[in-house]
Amino acid sequence: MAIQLTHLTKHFGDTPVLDDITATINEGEFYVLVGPSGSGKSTILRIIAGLIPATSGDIYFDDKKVTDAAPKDRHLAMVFQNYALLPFMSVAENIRFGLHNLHLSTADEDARVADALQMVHLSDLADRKPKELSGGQQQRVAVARAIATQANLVLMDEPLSNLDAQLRTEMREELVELHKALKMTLIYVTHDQTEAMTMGERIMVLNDHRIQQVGTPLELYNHPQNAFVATFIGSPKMNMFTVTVDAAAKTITLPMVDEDGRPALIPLPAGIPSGTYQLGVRPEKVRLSLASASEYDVPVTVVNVASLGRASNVAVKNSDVEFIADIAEQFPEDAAKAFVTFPTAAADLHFFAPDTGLAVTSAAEKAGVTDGIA
Ligand SMILES: Nc1ncnc2c1ncn2[C@@H]1O[C@H](COP(=O)(O)OP(=O)(O)OP(=O)(O)O)[C@@H](O)[C@H]1O
Repeated sequence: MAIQLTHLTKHFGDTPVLDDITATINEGEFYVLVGPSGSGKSTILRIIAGLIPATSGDIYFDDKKVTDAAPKDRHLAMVFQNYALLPFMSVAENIRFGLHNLHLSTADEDARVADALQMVHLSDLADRKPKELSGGQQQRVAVARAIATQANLVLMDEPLSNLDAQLRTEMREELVELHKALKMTLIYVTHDQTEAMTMGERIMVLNDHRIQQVGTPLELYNHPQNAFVATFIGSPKMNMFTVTVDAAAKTITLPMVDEDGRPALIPLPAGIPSGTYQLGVRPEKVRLSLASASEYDVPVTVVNVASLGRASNVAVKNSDVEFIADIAEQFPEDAAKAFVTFPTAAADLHFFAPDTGLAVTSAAEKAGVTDGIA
Protein backbone atom coordinates (compact mmCIF):
# COMPACT_ATOMS: atom_id res chain seq x y z
CA MET A 1 0.00 0.00 0.00
CA ALA A 2 1.31 3.46 -0.90
CA ILE A 3 0.72 6.33 1.51
CA GLN A 4 0.30 9.95 0.52
CA LEU A 5 0.37 12.89 2.86
CA THR A 6 -0.78 16.17 1.34
CA HIS A 7 -0.23 19.50 3.06
CA LEU A 8 -0.65 18.07 6.56
CA THR A 9 -0.56 20.62 9.35
CA LYS A 10 -1.08 20.11 13.05
CA HIS A 11 -1.51 22.60 15.86
CA PHE A 12 -1.94 21.73 19.52
CA GLY A 13 -3.86 24.82 20.62
CA ASP A 14 -1.69 27.69 19.45
CA THR A 15 1.42 25.55 19.17
CA PRO A 16 2.31 24.55 15.60
CA VAL A 17 3.73 21.03 15.46
CA LEU A 18 3.58 20.19 11.75
CA ASP A 19 3.73 22.62 8.86
CA ASP A 20 2.74 21.59 5.35
CA ILE A 21 3.95 17.98 5.31
CA THR A 22 3.60 16.54 1.80
CA ALA A 23 5.17 13.17 1.01
CA THR A 24 4.61 9.88 -0.78
CA ILE A 25 5.63 6.60 0.82
CA ASN A 26 5.87 3.88 -1.79
CA GLU A 27 4.28 0.46 -1.59
CA GLY A 28 6.58 -1.91 0.27
CA GLU A 29 9.04 0.78 1.26
CA PHE A 30 11.01 0.90 4.52
CA TYR A 31 10.52 4.62 5.19
CA VAL A 32 12.08 6.33 8.19
CA LEU A 33 11.04 9.57 9.86
CA VAL A 34 14.01 11.05 11.70
CA GLY A 35 14.54 14.32 13.53
CA PRO A 36 15.38 15.73 16.93
CA SER A 37 13.05 15.35 19.90
CA GLY A 38 9.87 17.36 19.43
CA SER A 39 10.17 17.69 15.66
CA GLY A 40 6.78 16.03 15.12
CA LYS A 41 7.70 12.49 14.05
CA SER A 42 5.32 10.72 16.42
CA THR A 43 2.60 13.19 15.57
CA ILE A 44 2.84 12.26 11.87
CA LEU A 45 2.63 8.57 12.78
CA ARG A 46 -0.37 9.12 15.04
CA ILE A 47 -2.14 11.07 12.31
CA ILE A 48 -1.48 8.28 9.79
CA ALA A 49 -2.86 5.76 12.32
CA GLY A 50 -5.94 7.91 12.88
CA LEU A 51 -5.22 8.26 16.60
CA ILE A 52 -5.31 12.05 16.32
CA PRO A 53 -6.77 14.26 13.57
CA ALA A 54 -4.68 16.59 11.44
CA THR A 55 -5.55 20.27 11.67
CA SER A 56 -5.62 20.40 7.87
CA GLY A 57 -4.43 18.35 4.92
CA ASP A 58 -5.24 14.82 3.76
CA ILE A 59 -4.02 11.25 3.92
CA TYR A 60 -4.48 8.68 1.17
CA PHE A 61 -3.91 4.92 1.34
CA ASP A 62 -3.36 4.04 -2.31
CA ASP A 63 -6.00 6.23 -3.96
CA LYS A 64 -8.42 6.13 -1.07
CA LYS A 65 -8.76 9.18 1.13
CA VAL A 66 -8.65 8.06 4.77
CA THR A 67 -8.30 11.46 6.44
CA ASP A 68 -11.49 10.92 8.44
CA ALA A 69 -11.48 7.10 8.65
CA ALA A 70 -11.60 5.50 12.11
CA PRO A 71 -8.36 3.77 13.22
CA LYS A 72 -9.95 0.31 13.00
CA ASP A 73 -10.90 0.94 9.37
CA ARG A 74 -7.30 1.74 8.39
CA HIS A 75 -6.13 -1.88 8.68
CA LEU A 76 -2.66 -1.10 9.88
CA ALA A 77 -0.52 -2.40 12.72
CA MET A 78 1.54 -0.37 15.17
CA VAL A 79 4.56 -1.16 17.31
CA PHE A 80 5.24 1.26 20.15
CA GLN A 81 8.31 2.13 22.16
CA ASN A 82 6.83 0.61 25.35
CA TYR A 83 5.71 -2.57 23.49
CA ALA A 84 2.20 -2.32 25.07
CA LEU A 85 2.11 -6.04 25.90
CA LEU A 86 -0.65 -7.28 28.19
CA PRO A 87 1.13 -8.61 31.32
CA PHE A 88 -1.43 -11.26 32.29
CA MET A 89 -1.42 -12.90 28.85
CA SER A 90 1.18 -15.30 27.51
CA VAL A 91 3.31 -14.46 24.47
CA ALA A 92 0.99 -16.45 22.18
CA GLU A 93 -2.12 -14.90 23.72
CA ASN A 94 -0.69 -11.42 23.24
CA ILE A 95 -0.16 -12.10 19.55
CA ARG A 96 -3.60 -13.71 19.21
CA PHE A 97 -5.18 -10.72 20.94
CA GLY A 98 -3.96 -8.49 18.10
CA LEU A 99 -5.96 -10.63 15.64
CA HIS A 100 -9.23 -10.21 17.49
CA ASN A 101 -10.70 -7.65 15.09
CA LEU A 102 -9.99 -9.76 12.02
CA HIS A 103 -12.63 -12.41 12.89
CA LEU A 104 -10.54 -15.37 11.73
CA SER A 105 -11.27 -19.01 12.44
CA THR A 106 -9.40 -20.49 15.40
CA ALA A 107 -7.32 -22.61 13.04
CA ASP A 108 -6.29 -19.51 11.05
CA GLU A 109 -5.44 -17.66 14.25
CA ASP A 110 -3.33 -20.61 15.42
CA ALA A 111 -1.45 -20.63 12.13
CA ARG A 112 -0.81 -16.88 12.17
CA VAL A 113 0.43 -16.95 15.77
CA ALA A 114 2.76 -19.88 15.02
CA ASP A 115 4.12 -18.23 11.85
CA ALA A 116 4.72 -14.90 13.56
CA LEU A 117 6.49 -16.58 16.50
CA GLN A 118 8.72 -18.44 14.11
CA MET A 119 9.61 -15.29 12.18
CA VAL A 120 10.82 -13.56 15.33
CA HIS A 121 12.47 -16.72 16.71
CA LEU A 122 10.25 -17.03 19.77
CA SER A 123 8.42 -20.32 19.12
CA ASP A 124 9.94 -21.86 22.24
CA LEU A 125 8.71 -19.09 24.50
CA ALA A 126 5.05 -19.02 23.40
CA ASP A 127 3.72 -19.81 26.87
CA ARG A 128 5.81 -17.34 28.85
CA LYS A 129 4.40 -14.14 30.32
CA PRO A 130 5.99 -10.85 29.16
CA LYS A 131 7.74 -10.29 32.52
CA GLU A 132 9.56 -13.61 32.02
CA LEU A 133 11.19 -12.24 28.85
CA SER A 134 14.21 -10.01 28.25
CA GLY A 135 13.68 -6.56 26.75
CA GLY A 136 14.70 -7.80 23.33
CA GLN A 137 12.30 -10.73 23.51
CA GLN A 138 9.45 -8.45 24.58
CA GLN A 139 10.27 -6.26 21.63
CA ARG A 140 10.06 -9.27 19.34
CA VAL A 141 6.62 -10.15 20.72
CA ALA A 142 5.42 -6.65 19.90
CA VAL A 143 6.78 -7.03 16.36
CA ALA A 144 5.21 -10.51 16.05
CA ARG A 145 1.85 -9.12 17.10
CA ALA A 146 2.09 -6.53 14.32
CA ILE A 147 3.17 -8.93 11.58
CA ALA A 148 0.60 -11.60 12.53
CA THR A 149 -2.12 -9.19 11.42
CA GLN A 150 -0.59 -9.30 7.90
CA ALA A 151 -1.39 -5.59 7.63
CA ASN A 152 -0.03 -3.97 4.48
CA LEU A 153 1.09 -1.02 6.55
CA VAL A 154 3.07 -1.26 9.78
CA LEU A 155 3.96 1.83 11.83
CA MET A 156 6.79 1.67 14.35
CA ASP A 157 7.51 4.42 16.88
CA GLU A 158 11.04 4.18 18.34
CA PRO A 159 10.60 0.43 18.84
CA LEU A 160 14.23 -0.21 19.81
CA SER A 161 14.92 2.72 22.11
CA ASN A 162 14.59 0.69 25.33
CA LEU A 163 17.21 -1.87 24.31
CA ASP A 164 20.92 -1.78 25.03
CA ALA A 165 23.29 -0.83 22.22
CA GLN A 166 24.23 -4.34 21.13
CA LEU A 167 20.69 -5.68 21.14
CA ARG A 168 19.54 -2.60 19.27
CA THR A 169 22.06 -3.31 16.50
CA GLU A 170 20.90 -6.94 16.29
CA MET A 171 17.23 -5.99 16.22
CA ARG A 172 17.88 -3.43 13.47
CA GLU A 173 19.20 -6.21 11.29
CA GLU A 174 16.30 -8.48 12.19
CA LEU A 175 13.74 -5.82 11.30
CA VAL A 176 15.43 -5.14 7.97
CA GLU A 177 15.40 -8.90 7.23
CA LEU A 178 11.78 -9.19 8.29
CA HIS A 179 10.81 -6.32 6.04
CA LYS A 180 12.65 -7.94 3.12
CA ALA A 181 10.72 -11.16 3.71
CA LEU A 182 7.28 -9.60 4.21
CA LYS A 183 7.55 -6.51 1.98
CA MET A 184 4.94 -4.55 3.86
CA THR A 185 5.01 -0.76 3.78
CA LEU A 186 6.88 0.15 6.95
CA ILE A 187 7.03 3.64 8.45
CA TYR A 188 9.56 3.84 11.23
CA VAL A 189 10.16 6.72 13.64
CA THR A 190 13.51 7.31 15.31
CA HIS A 191 15.52 10.25 16.60
CA ASP A 192 18.73 8.31 15.96
CA GLN A 193 20.34 9.18 12.64
CA THR A 194 22.50 6.04 12.65
CA GLU A 195 19.36 3.92 12.97
CA ALA A 196 17.72 5.88 10.16
CA MET A 197 20.77 5.52 7.90
CA THR A 198 21.24 1.79 8.51
CA MET A 199 17.58 0.81 8.16
CA GLY A 200 15.75 3.21 5.88
CA GLU A 201 15.37 2.80 2.13
CA ARG A 202 14.29 6.42 2.18
CA ILE A 203 14.41 8.88 5.02
CA MET A 204 12.40 11.99 5.81
CA VAL A 205 14.40 14.43 7.93
CA LEU A 206 12.19 16.66 10.09
CA ASN A 207 13.09 19.76 12.04
CA ASP A 208 11.34 22.90 13.07
CA HIS A 209 7.90 21.45 12.15
CA ARG A 210 8.94 20.97 8.54
CA ILE A 211 10.39 18.45 6.13
CA GLN A 212 14.06 19.34 5.67
CA GLN A 213 14.80 16.71 3.02
CA VAL A 214 13.64 13.32 1.79
CA GLY A 215 16.10 10.92 0.22
CA THR A 216 18.00 7.67 0.34
CA PRO A 217 20.71 7.47 3.02
CA LEU A 218 23.46 8.33 0.51
CA GLU A 219 21.51 11.18 -1.07
CA LEU A 220 21.16 12.76 2.36
CA TYR A 221 24.79 12.13 3.21
CA ASN A 222 26.32 13.23 -0.09
CA HIS A 223 23.91 15.99 -1.06
CA PRO A 224 22.39 17.58 2.03
CA GLN A 225 20.01 20.33 0.91
CA ASN A 226 20.61 22.51 3.90
CA ALA A 227 22.94 23.00 6.85
CA PHE A 228 20.56 21.24 9.24
CA VAL A 229 20.56 17.98 7.27
CA ALA A 230 24.30 18.31 6.71
CA THR A 231 25.06 18.37 10.42
CA PHE A 232 22.24 16.06 11.58
CA ILE A 233 23.16 13.17 9.27
CA GLY A 234 26.58 11.65 9.83
CA SER A 235 28.74 10.83 12.84
CA PRO A 236 31.02 12.50 13.78
CA LYS A 237 29.13 15.58 12.63
CA MET A 238 30.08 17.54 9.54
CA ASN A 239 32.52 20.37 10.40
CA MET A 240 31.10 23.86 9.65
CA PHE A 241 33.21 26.95 9.02
CA THR A 242 32.25 30.53 8.26
CA VAL A 243 34.24 31.35 5.12
CA THR A 244 34.52 34.04 2.46
CA VAL A 245 34.77 33.16 -1.19
CA ASP A 246 36.66 35.23 -3.75
CA ALA A 247 35.47 33.91 -7.11
CA ALA A 248 37.97 36.02 -9.12
CA ALA A 249 40.96 34.78 -7.11
CA LYS A 250 39.42 31.27 -6.94
CA THR A 251 40.06 31.05 -3.21
CA ILE A 252 38.19 30.26 -0.01
CA THR A 253 39.37 32.12 3.09
CA LEU A 254 39.02 29.95 6.17
CA PRO A 255 38.52 31.40 9.66
CA MET A 256 42.09 30.27 10.46
CA VAL A 257 45.65 31.44 9.90
CA ASP A 258 48.57 29.90 8.04
CA GLU A 259 52.07 29.43 9.46
CA ASP A 260 52.93 33.08 8.87
CA GLY A 261 49.80 34.28 10.67
CA ARG A 262 48.02 35.27 7.45
CA PRO A 263 44.42 34.20 6.67
CA ALA A 264 44.44 30.57 5.55
CA LEU A 265 43.32 30.04 1.94
CA ILE A 266 42.26 26.93 0.04
CA PRO A 267 41.30 26.52 -3.65
CA LEU A 268 37.70 27.18 -4.72
CA PRO A 269 35.72 24.85 -6.99
CA ALA A 270 34.13 26.51 -10.03
CA GLY A 271 30.66 27.98 -9.87
CA ILE A 272 30.50 29.40 -6.35
CA PRO A 273 29.92 33.18 -6.43
CA SER A 274 31.87 35.52 -4.15
CA GLY A 275 30.37 35.99 -0.71
CA THR A 276 30.17 34.64 2.81
CA TYR A 277 29.11 31.02 3.36
CA GLN A 278 28.93 28.24 5.85
CA LEU A 279 31.33 25.66 4.49
CA GLY A 280 30.71 22.06 5.53
CA VAL A 281 33.48 19.45 5.38
CA ARG A 282 32.92 15.88 6.56
CA PRO A 283 35.50 14.80 9.18
CA GLU A 284 36.65 11.88 7.01
CA LYS A 285 37.53 14.31 4.21
CA VAL A 286 39.93 16.24 6.45
CA ARG A 287 43.45 14.83 6.05
CA LEU A 288 45.95 15.10 8.84
CA SER A 289 49.74 14.81 8.70
CA LEU A 290 52.66 15.60 10.96
CA ALA A 291 54.54 17.55 8.26
CA SER A 292 53.25 20.13 5.82
CA ALA A 293 53.15 18.88 2.22
CA SER A 294 51.36 21.63 0.32
CA GLU A 295 51.02 25.41 0.40
CA TYR A 296 47.35 24.97 1.27
CA ASP A 297 47.98 22.90 4.39
CA VAL A 298 46.75 24.56 7.57
CA PRO A 299 48.71 24.23 10.83
CA VAL A 300 46.68 23.05 13.81
CA THR A 301 47.17 22.15 17.43
CA VAL A 302 45.92 18.75 18.48
CA VAL A 303 43.25 19.07 21.15
CA ASN A 304 42.30 15.44 21.62
CA VAL A 305 42.95 12.07 20.02
CA ALA A 306 40.13 9.53 20.35
CA SER A 307 41.74 6.26 19.30
CA LEU A 308 39.23 3.74 18.00
CA GLY A 309 41.88 1.14 17.22
CA ARG A 310 41.72 0.97 13.45
CA ALA A 311 40.82 4.67 13.14
CA SER A 312 41.14 7.90 15.10
CA ASN A 313 38.91 10.90 15.66
CA VAL A 314 41.29 13.78 16.17
CA ALA A 315 40.02 17.13 17.49
CA VAL A 316 42.21 19.94 16.19
CA LYS A 317 42.22 23.70 16.51
CA ASN A 318 43.39 26.82 14.72
CA SER A 319 42.44 30.35 15.85
CA ASP A 320 39.74 29.16 18.29
CA VAL A 321 38.09 27.10 15.55
CA GLU A 322 37.92 23.49 16.67
CA PHE A 323 37.01 20.70 14.29
CA ILE A 324 37.34 16.96 13.78
CA ALA A 325 39.55 14.92 11.48
CA ASP A 326 38.29 11.34 11.25
CA ILE A 327 41.27 9.43 9.91
CA ALA A 328 41.38 5.78 8.90
CA GLU A 329 44.58 5.00 10.80
CA GLN A 330 46.08 5.33 14.24
CA PHE A 331 47.35 8.77 15.14
CA PRO A 332 50.13 9.36 17.70
CA GLU A 333 48.34 10.20 20.94
CA ASP A 334 51.12 12.54 22.06
CA ALA A 335 51.24 14.66 18.89
CA ALA A 336 50.83 18.34 19.79
CA LYS A 337 50.92 19.88 16.32
CA ALA A 338 49.82 18.71 12.89
CA PHE A 339 48.82 19.95 9.44
CA VAL A 340 45.38 19.69 7.91
CA THR A 341 44.76 19.24 4.20
CA PHE A 342 41.24 20.23 3.23
CA PRO A 343 39.59 18.43 0.30
CA THR A 344 39.56 20.16 -3.09
CA ALA A 345 36.90 18.08 -4.88
CA ALA A 346 33.67 20.02 -5.34
CA ALA A 347 31.66 17.08 -3.98
CA ASP A 348 33.50 17.31 -0.65
CA LEU A 349 32.98 21.03 -0.07
CA HIS A 350 29.42 21.80 0.98
CA PHE A 351 28.50 25.48 0.75
CA PHE A 352 25.43 26.81 2.55
CA ALA A 353 23.96 30.31 2.41
CA PRO A 354 24.56 31.91 5.82
CA ASP A 355 21.03 33.35 6.10
CA THR A 356 18.79 30.53 4.81
CA GLY A 357 21.15 27.59 5.37
CA LEU A 358 20.29 26.33 1.87
CA ALA A 359 22.91 24.44 -0.12
CA VAL A 360 24.71 26.37 -2.86
CA THR A 361 25.76 23.93 -5.54
CA SER A 362 29.06 24.24 -7.37
CA ALA A 363 29.32 24.06 -11.16
CA ALA A 364 30.84 20.59 -11.01
CA GLU A 365 28.04 19.25 -8.88
CA LYS A 366 25.40 20.87 -11.06
CA ALA A 367 26.91 19.20 -14.12
CA GLY A 368 27.45 15.78 -12.65
CA VAL A 369 24.77 15.20 -10.10
CA THR A 370 21.06 15.51 -10.43
CA ASP A 371 20.00 12.61 -8.22
CA GLY A 372 18.85 13.38 -4.73
CA ILE A 373 18.53 17.10 -5.18
CA ALA A 374 14.82 17.78 -5.16
N1 LIG B 1 -1.28 16.25 23.02
C1 LIG B 1 -0.41 17.24 22.90
N2 LIG B 1 -0.68 18.48 23.34
C2 LIG B 1 0.21 19.50 23.20
N3 LIG B 1 1.41 19.37 22.60
C3 LIG B 1 1.74 18.18 22.13
C4 LIG B 1 0.88 17.04 22.25
N4 LIG B 1 1.49 15.98 21.68
C5 LIG B 1 2.68 16.43 21.24
N5 LIG B 1 2.84 17.74 21.50
C6 LIG B 1 4.01 18.57 21.15
O1 LIG B 1 4.21 18.43 19.76
C7 LIG B 1 5.60 18.45 19.43
C8 LIG B 1 5.93 17.23 18.58
O2 LIG B 1 5.74 16.06 19.33
P1 LIG B 1 6.12 14.64 18.75
O3 LIG B 1 5.88 13.65 19.85
O4 LIG B 1 5.44 14.43 17.47
O5 LIG B 1 7.67 14.83 18.51
P2 LIG B 1 8.74 13.72 18.16
O6 LIG B 1 9.51 14.27 17.02
O7 LIG B 1 8.09 12.39 18.01
O8 LIG B 1 9.65 13.77 19.44
P3 LIG B 1 10.24 12.60 20.36
O9 LIG B 1 11.43 12.05 19.61
O10 LIG B 1 10.65 13.34 21.59
O11 LIG B 1 9.15 11.61 20.59
C9 LIG B 1 6.32 18.48 20.76
O12 LIG B 1 6.75 19.79 20.99
C10 LIG B 1 5.28 18.07 21.77
O13 LIG B 1 5.53 18.67 23.01
